[in-house]
Amino acid sequence: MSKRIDVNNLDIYYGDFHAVKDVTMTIEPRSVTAFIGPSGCGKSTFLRTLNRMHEVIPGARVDGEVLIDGQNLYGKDVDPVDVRRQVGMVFQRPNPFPTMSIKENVLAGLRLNSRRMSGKAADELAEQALRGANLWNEVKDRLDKPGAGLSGGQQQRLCIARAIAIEPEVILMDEPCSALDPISTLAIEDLISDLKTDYTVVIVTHNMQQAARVSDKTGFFNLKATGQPGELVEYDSTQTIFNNPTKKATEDYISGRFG
Ligand SMILES: Nc1ncnc2c1ncn2[C@@H]1O[C@H](COP(=O)(O)OP(=O)(O)OP(=O)(O)O)[C@@H](O)[C@H]1O
Repeated sequence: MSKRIDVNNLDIYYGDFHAVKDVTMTIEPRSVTAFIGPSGCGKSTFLRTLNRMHEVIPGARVDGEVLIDGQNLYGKDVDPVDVRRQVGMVFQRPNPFPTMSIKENVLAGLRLNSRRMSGKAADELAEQALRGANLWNEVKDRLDKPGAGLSGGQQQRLCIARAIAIEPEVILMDEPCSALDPISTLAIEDLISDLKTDYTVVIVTHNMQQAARVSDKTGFFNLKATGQPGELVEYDSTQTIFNNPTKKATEDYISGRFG
């Protein structure tokens, strides 16, 4: 259930604006990879190209390749809906469907993919996904209550359960803790570490301690000046990036000298 991602010479545009320049990197399966860097350097933009969410913005496009276990996501015959089934995404703000129950929320992605299943199979799958998201014990007695009635941290785990339920290969997370309190943040961080047993996890975070705590590899993005494209400056094991980076810009950023 976990796949490798190879990005080759990826350039990303919003219309005429060149947002991210020439990224080449390999993201290992069964690992957590974090992207850090100052605001506007293109971390979220780059993340969204890994499941073709970027192109839903009018005028947005990419040049280059993103291969998942060797298959180019941007190949001619590839259906973006299929890509998004393989590569799930969790957003900054928990976004459960407010009128749906907890269980319906977990199963919502499957229903969108029009998978049919019996009531029993649906119950089992909902339980499995909620267990996978470390939420089962907190909600098992109120599965038919609205998802919007959960705390922010629980809602974020519900969104992770919804992402897991469709059995993706890769889970992308765009600042998944930025709207959460410290206790909920720790719960999500623990969960991220658990998820890598089964999935390839890629996370964008502003919180460098978080990147250091949860990730195996870290990519530092930066931009030379406003209006210039963002670039992947350095990509290495998290330990190396935080303790012994090769590039001065990385060292300046992680030591808080800018950004
Ligand atoms: N929908 C859009 N249309 C046009 N330009 C955009 C769009 N979204 C982002 N950009 C631009 O692309 C560049 C990269 O933005 P992006 O949000 O990817 O950066 P980021 O590193 O994730 O920033 P932050 O840390 O503040 O979230 C910025 O210059 C931004 O203004």
